[in-house]
Amino acid sequence: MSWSVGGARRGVAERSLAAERGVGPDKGRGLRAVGSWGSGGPGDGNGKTDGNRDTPKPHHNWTLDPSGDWYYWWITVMVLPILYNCIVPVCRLCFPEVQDQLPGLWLSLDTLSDVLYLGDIGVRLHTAFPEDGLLVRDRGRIRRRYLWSSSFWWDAASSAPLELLWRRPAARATRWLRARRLSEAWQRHETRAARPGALRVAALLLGAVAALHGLACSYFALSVHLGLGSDAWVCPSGTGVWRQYLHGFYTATLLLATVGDTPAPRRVPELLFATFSFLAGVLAFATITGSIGAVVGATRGAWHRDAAAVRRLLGPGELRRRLQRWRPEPALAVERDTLQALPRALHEELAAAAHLRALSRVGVFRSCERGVLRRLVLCLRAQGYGPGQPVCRRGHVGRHMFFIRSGLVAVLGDDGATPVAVLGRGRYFGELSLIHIPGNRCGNRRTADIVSLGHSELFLLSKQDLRRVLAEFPGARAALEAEGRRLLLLTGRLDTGVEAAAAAAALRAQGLEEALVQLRARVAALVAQLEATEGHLRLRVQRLEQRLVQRLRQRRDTAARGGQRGRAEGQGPGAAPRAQGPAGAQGHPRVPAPPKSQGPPRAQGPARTQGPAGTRGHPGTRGQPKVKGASGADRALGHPRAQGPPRSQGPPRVQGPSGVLGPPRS
Ligand SMILES: Nc1ncnc2c1ncn2[C@@H]1O[C@@H]2COP(=O)(O)O[C@H]2[C@H]1O
Repeated sequence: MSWSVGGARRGVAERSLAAERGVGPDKGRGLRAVGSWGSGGPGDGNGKTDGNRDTPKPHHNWTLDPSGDWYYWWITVMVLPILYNCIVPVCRLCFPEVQDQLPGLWLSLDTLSDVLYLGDIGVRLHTAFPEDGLLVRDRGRIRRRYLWSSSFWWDAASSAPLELLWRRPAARATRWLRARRLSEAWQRHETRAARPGALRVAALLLGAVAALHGLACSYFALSVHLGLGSDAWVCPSGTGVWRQYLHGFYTATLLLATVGDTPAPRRVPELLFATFSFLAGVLAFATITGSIGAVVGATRGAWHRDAAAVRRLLGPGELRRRLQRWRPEPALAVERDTLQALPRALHEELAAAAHLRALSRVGVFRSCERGVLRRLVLCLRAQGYGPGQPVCRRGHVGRHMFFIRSGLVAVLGDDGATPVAVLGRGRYFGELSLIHIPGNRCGNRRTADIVSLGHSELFLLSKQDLRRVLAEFPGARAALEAEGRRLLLLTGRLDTGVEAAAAAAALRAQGLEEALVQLRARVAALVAQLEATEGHLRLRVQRLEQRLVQRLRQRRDTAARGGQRGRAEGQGPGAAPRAQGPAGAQGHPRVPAPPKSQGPPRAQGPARTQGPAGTRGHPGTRGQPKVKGASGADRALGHPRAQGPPRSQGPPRVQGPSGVLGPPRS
């Protein structure tokens, strides 16, 4: 029975939740209690405010559960007056004899249907409605919601007693406005029917018959207007109402079925009527063909909708596993597959259109730019949960974080049964096991059981994606960590000793890191200095070598000139010098010049400056200034380099005088 009379038991459980919520750890998280279902007091609503925390008294709350039996039977009853008003007044209007023959019957049927119409408005004023997956039974809210909805205006218009002003069946045309209720009745029946396919076919046939009935009545009215029996196309006269109706129905069937086997219309109204009927027939056929596809597909759609609930009902076991193997998350899989098949830009657009608004309500992301949210939205996966369905289990390793798109979830206490907090739309949970909060005693394990209260839709963000997002948005990371720490502290799951040690270690590590950075900077500066000094010294050595080469050349030239002069003198007065000729032939008197070339104090200058540095070097290498002094010159003069590479000797010369490299040496 769906009338909620004295729903105290449920109320008590939910009140205790409300009471706990007030002092519970989630007070600051914007929790919403379920509240008391039975109470109709002001401000009680669906539990969005704290209800009365005293022991609830049994009371009566005459509200209907829209998924209950009473409502189901009521809406089934309402089908009759609605169908009556859609079918019979048309007939009475087009066949005046029908109206005139049974006035009493029509008056009572009209009155009865009007009473039911009014009663339906009363029922709607007492029908609870679901919000966030939970039923709202507060009569004030139900009333307000209905009176401010468009449904109320449609219902009021459809009940307007126009017959009081115009005593004709046509005045009842406004009753058709209640036909919207038929679709609701249809849905309820479809959900409960043992053979929904048969029901759909029956409904299709009923719709076709109603359309044919309307067309038959119109055909008869047109025939009356043109003159009964005036030509072959119109309805014959003098055959009695029932026969005339059947003739009209038959003609309407031929026209709507576009069989075309009717007498050819001649007059303009006939032509227009026949054309309209053919067109309507084509449309009706297309609708029927499409509906048959829907009849077949609807079963699968119904399964998709209820898959989660079915799996939960089955509990763990082989049958459930088989079901999962057959199609794990059908509706979502379909959504994912479809989106994956789209181009990326379009995929992004669709995902954003579907989820962006919901995501922007989530606290941590509220301050994020739209572009950021658009990127985030692609990482999210939507998943639906049924009433009582577990979302997280305490002790399990956390792999996802959740954002509530719609509905309510309850965080259960350590006993796994008592709700300690209720989270609603725009809230998040499941982050504690994913982010690293120093001192979290549970590590990467879930800290609480979470169940869905009503039907809820959640966004799932995987651990990897969360990491990526938090790396990009340090602000969101800090907010999450601060909130997580607060929660852990409140629930006694934070080891403050470990946290302090971790903080100290972090501080030390930070100090070391800073020292390392400074050291790196110093080394870099020294390396730069070394390179600069090396460059300068290389330049200096080059210059010295050039000078040496010049001097050697000068000496050579001088020697050459001296030799020429000597030869010139020798050719003159005395031959004595000539006697020395042989020796001179092998080498003029200046031949021993090379030893002299080592002489220039300048050339040896650098070698001498190595004195102090020489303490590091080999005395042999130091003691050969000739070698070093001449090295550049030799190269310049094309002498062999057998005396050793000047480079290898270079550095000691360089370091010696400059002293720039003092620090590395130490
Ligand atoms: N007392 C509480 N109030 C609100 N939320 C909670 C409470 N305890 C745990 N949670 C949330 O429940 C989640 C369970 O999984 P996690 O431990 O990953 O993260 C947890 C929190 O987000």
